[in-house]
Amino acid sequence: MAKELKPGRAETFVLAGSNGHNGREWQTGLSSPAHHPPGAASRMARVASDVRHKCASYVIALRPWSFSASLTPVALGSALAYKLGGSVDLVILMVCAVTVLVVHGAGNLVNTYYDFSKGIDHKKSDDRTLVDEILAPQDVVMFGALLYSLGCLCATLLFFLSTLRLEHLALIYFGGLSSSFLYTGGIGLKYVALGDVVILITFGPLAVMFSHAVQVGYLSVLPLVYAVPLALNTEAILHSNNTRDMDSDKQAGIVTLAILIGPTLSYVLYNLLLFVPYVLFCILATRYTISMALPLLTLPMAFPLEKLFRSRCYAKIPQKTAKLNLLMGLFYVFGIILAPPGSLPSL
Ligand SMILES: CC(C)=CCC/C(C)=C/CC/C(C)=C/CC/C(C)=C/COP(=O)(O)OP(=O)(O)O
Ligand SMILES: Cc1cc(O)c2ccccc2c1O
Repeated sequence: MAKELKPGRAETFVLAGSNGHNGREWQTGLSSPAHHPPGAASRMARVASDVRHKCASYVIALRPWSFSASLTPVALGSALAYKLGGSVDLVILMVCAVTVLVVHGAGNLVNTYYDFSKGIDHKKSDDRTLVDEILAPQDVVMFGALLYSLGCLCATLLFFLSTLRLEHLALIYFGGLSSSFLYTGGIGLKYVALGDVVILITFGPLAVMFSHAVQVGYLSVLPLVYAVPLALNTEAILHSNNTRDMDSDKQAGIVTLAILIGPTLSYVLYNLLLFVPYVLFCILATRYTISMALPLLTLPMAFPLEKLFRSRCYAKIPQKTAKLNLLMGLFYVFGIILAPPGSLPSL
């Protein structure tokens, strides 16, 4: 496997630290018996460091910086269930969070695999898991399959924990699972400018409705409405990502919304995605309850992002927008939890 020939820094460091050698001997396998006594302890240390490095590679491949995008809708759906339904089951909340996280992670791996096999990811890409041979393609496939299986196991567990009807649970769960796969796998919705719609729906209404439904035991349209500000902000992450990758995506022959509308309109769209949620929070705070003003505390983080986008310094914008997304989502959730009883809009 590629990794065994090209160890990362962690392995080199462990070997250098424990044996006083540089990583080259490890890379080429030329170490002499005098320097690496064939004892069980040294073999164990080598295996342990190898396992540690492999685990780190799998974590990196998941791109955990993006996980706020799936955790905040779960928190939002549960907060709505608590506030408007009266209670929240912490075990269901945990299992639901793992389910959504695992399906999101699997979607990221499918994305890594297909972007690499279609030649879209390259040396300068954000996602270099396969380009830099951090993992082999079959590792990514196996890991993705494992995560989808784990997701199905969690969904089965949710069926037993929640009073939600099987057909409703299956509808939302497999809706999420198929979106996560079809984003880049199969027909590859991302490659035909439909990625933005997928992200808006899955990370917004679908995930919020899922976490709300497993708590209260029925489907409701209310979470769909509450999901709007968060979904817009999450789409801002993807849109900044696609604007950054516009030239390389064009070269690879795929079409994204950012390519279709060009840099100037992309800037306008990014601003709408970034600032419309704040307008919605202002309306909620003034018409319903002041606790809905809490997400406005993240406004100072939004202005520098607008400036970066305007100056076309796209490199760090997706990660920075994801940070903003996490904070805005958390403040939104706190705002809902702290709202006086009966003050929130309900149907
Ligand atoms: C409701 C349930 C049960 C689950 C929903 C779980 C979710 C949120 C699934 C969504 C999975 C999904 C669509 C993942 C794709 C993630 C994504 C946007 C990857 C980035 O794609 P690129 O645009 O290629 O970005 P890079 O250039 O960084 O690779
Ligand atoms: C890797 C990755 C990259 C992104 O730009 C995302 C944007 C929105 C939601 C999820 C995303 C993601 O998982």
